[in-house]
Amino acid sequence: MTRAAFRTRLRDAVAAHGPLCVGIDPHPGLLSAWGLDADAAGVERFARGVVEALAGHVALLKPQVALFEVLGSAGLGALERTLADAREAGVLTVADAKRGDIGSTMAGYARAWLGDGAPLAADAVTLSPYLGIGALAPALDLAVATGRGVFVLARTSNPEAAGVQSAQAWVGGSGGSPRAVREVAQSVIDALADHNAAHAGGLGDGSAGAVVGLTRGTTGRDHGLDLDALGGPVLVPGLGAQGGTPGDVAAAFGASGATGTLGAAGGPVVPVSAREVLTAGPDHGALRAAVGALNGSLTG
Ligand SMILES: O=C(O)c1cc(=O)[nH]c(=O)n1[C@@H]1O[C@H](COP(=O)(O)O)[C@@H](O)[C@H]1O
Repeated sequence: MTRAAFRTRLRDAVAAHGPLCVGIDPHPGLLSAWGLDADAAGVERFARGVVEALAGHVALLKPQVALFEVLGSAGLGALERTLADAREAGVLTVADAKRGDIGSTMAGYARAWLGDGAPLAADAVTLSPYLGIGALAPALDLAVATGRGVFVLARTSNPEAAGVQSAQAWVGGSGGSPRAVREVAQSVIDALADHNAAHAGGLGDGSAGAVVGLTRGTTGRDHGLDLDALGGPVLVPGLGAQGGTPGDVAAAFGASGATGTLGAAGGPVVPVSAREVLTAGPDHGALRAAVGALNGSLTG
C-alpha cells in the first residue's frame, strides 16, 4: 500500500480541519447521556457515531482502547469496526493503547496496532517508554516502514506522573557523547528527536511523536521541556474535562502551537479533547459545532 508519511498526512488534515484531536472515550456516563446501554452494542453505536459525525470535520480521532477492552472480544470487535469506518472515511486515527513491553513482545504490539492488514491497525498508536525507550524500537521501526506514527508518553497530564517523569536521569556517555543530567521527560523527547532526525524526509518522516499533557503547567519552550529538535508531532491531552483551555495551549506551546506547528521543523501540535466534545452528542450537528468552536478557539 502506498501512503505518505503519517506526519505529512496529519499536517494536511490539520491544515484542512484545524488542530483538534477528538478522543473516542465511551465512558458509561456518556453512553447513558446518549441514550445507549453500557454494553458492546452501545459502545459500538457511540464510537461509530462519532466517526460518522466527525469524519471530514476533524484532523484526528483517538479511540481510548481501555473502554473497548473492558467488554472483551465484543468490545474489541466494536473497536475493529470503528477503525475500519475511519479508514474508509479517510479520517486519521491514533489508537490510545499506551503499549510498552520488552522488545520481543513489543514486536507483537507493533504488528497489532501498526501492521498493514492487522484488524486493529490505526494510523498511529500511543506508547509508554518506561521499560526503556529502546524497548519500543519494534514499534518505531514498523511505523517508519508503514508510514504510520507513534506518540510516546513524555510528560503526561496526570499529576501522579511527576515523580517519575520529572526525575533527573543520567543520559549519554556511549559512542563518545558526553554524560549529562536530563529530566526523564526530556530524555524521552531527545530520543524521539534522534529517531526523527535519522528518518527525516522519507516514509518515516516525523513518525515519532510525543505526548505532552496540557495540565502540568510546565510545557513549551519557556518552561523546561525543549521540543524544538523533536521534528515530530505533539499530542496534547488535557483540554476541557481536565481543566486545560485553548489559551493554555497557546501559552504552553507559543502562538505557533495553536496553528499546529512547532519550532523550525516540528509539529503539528494536536490538542486532545474527549469528554468535553462528546458531551455535545449524540446529535451530529452538535458534535460538529463543538469541534468547530474548539478549533476556532485554538486557532483564533
Ligand atoms: O495518551 C493520551 O491520550 C493521554 C495522555 C495523557 O497524558 N493524558 C490523557 O488524558 N490522555 C488520554 O486523553 C484522553 C483525555 O480525555 P478527556 O479528559 O475526556 O479529554 C483520555 O483518553 C486519556 O487516557
